[in-house]
Amino acid sequence: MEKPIFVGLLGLGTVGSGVVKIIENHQEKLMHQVGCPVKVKKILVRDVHKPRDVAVDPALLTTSAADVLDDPDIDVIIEVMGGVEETKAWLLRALRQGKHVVTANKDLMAVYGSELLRVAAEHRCDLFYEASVAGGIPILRSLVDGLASDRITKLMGIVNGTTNYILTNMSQNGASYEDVLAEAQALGFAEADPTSDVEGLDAARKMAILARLGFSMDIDLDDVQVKGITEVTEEDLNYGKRLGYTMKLIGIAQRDGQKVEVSVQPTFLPDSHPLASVHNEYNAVYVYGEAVGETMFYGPGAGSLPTATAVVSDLVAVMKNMRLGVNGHYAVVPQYEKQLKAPAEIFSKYFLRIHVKDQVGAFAKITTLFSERGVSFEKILQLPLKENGLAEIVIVTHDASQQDYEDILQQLGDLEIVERVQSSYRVEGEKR
Ligand SMILES: NC(=O)C1=CN([C@@H]2O[C@H](COP(=O)(O)OP(=O)(O)OC[C@H]3O[C@@H](n4cnc5c(N)ncnc54)[C@H](OP(=O)(O)O)[C@@H]3O)[C@@H](O)[C@H]2O)C=CC1
Ligand SMILES: N[C@@H](CC=O)C(=O)O
Ligand code: NA
Repeated sequence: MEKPIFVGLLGLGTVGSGVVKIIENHQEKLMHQVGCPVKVKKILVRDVHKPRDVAVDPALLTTSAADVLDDPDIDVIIEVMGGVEETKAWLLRALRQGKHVVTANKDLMAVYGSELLRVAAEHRCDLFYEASVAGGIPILRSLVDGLASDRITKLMGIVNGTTNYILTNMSQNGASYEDVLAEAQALGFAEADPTSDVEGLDAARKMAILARLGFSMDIDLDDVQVKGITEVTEEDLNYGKRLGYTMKLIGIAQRDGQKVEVSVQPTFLPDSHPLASVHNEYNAVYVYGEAVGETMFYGPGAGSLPTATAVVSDLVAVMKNMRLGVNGHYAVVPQYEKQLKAPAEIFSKYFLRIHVKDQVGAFAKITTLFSERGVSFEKILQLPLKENGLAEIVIVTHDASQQDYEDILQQLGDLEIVERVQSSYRVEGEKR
């Protein structure tokens, strides 16, 4: 029997337990693919006495990172613990000792991905991170390998399972935001601190990683405009339904010429759009390439076994490279200088809900603000409100630049007849 490949695990939570199960349950298939057994040698946890979702030999557990990182028998480190600064230091330590790394950590890869990949390449090590974006969907490999010959111009995705689970259940079952968030946490989809899910940061990290690979530019997390779902109300979802829209937290990365925009925000999509029917913790990434045209990748974006599938598939890729002696050649050096669009170069339709004083001429004042900037309306609803003397106006615009739209919003707020701007969302996915 060939010498086994030894794996060290950092973390045995939702994803780590799934990794152990897949390595055990699919051992025969793994052996067939790589020609030797795969063994987990050591597992770092915070508390060795905690009850686990998977049965492991207690002797494998340790609370000392050195037991895993510095074990000379361990060939591959699988990092499924989360965290950024300390985790980065540990992975650098592993890479510098010639250990390959597989990680599910988008927080880390969105910020330090370029540096870690450079160090990995210097030490002829693989560093794979498929699970970090859209869980079980093999989207990173599809961009890097499957679409290698094409020029990607648009990536649009639902890349956070927790928020999709929340929006689906609020919209379809009338559930409360707090209740569904608690469910998503119990099911293991949410991050340790779910603020990063609901405020859009988790999706922004994934979009930065996707845009970097898709456009071959050094896109940083700071380049992503971010808005989460915490202000989305039941009223907004109901208006969306009346207008034939579904609300999703959408990441958009778009290239026009050499310039790009990357954002994450709650967005109305026409009900007929393929992303509108992606529900619960499922994710989907729509990719447009100049030659291939439209493609869409769909699957579970979070959860134990789906995410672990991506992790263990990365492990298989490392092991195949080990057998061929070709590790450390995967880091993609960006081909293009980063050029971000200015707000005047970003175009979209917008949904706007405002409360105005129900007075003669109020509507004319509002339309004037829009027409002065050449922004026209596609849909308008006006309804009296129970609140005395107020009316609710809902507008869907035709295409407007972000700059014009933001100027209009500011001036609307200054109008005496406008009581409040209640909500405002991008509208995407309609034929232009
Ligand atoms: N959950 C999901 O669906 C997905 C998660 N991810 C990413 O995968 C990673 C892991 O997520 P998940 O499994 O949900 O997280 P969990 O919180 O369920 O598990 C984290 C594990 O890491 C251990 N751990 C954390 N910090 C330390 C530390 N400083 N020292 C020692 N052990 C530590 C914990 O030990 P103990 O058990 O003793 O507390 C636990 O076993 C994160 O980066 C996350 O963003 C990516 C895609 C999907
Ligand atoms: N918290 C994340 C987990 C996967 O990355 C999500 O909800 O998508
Ligand atoms: Na993935």
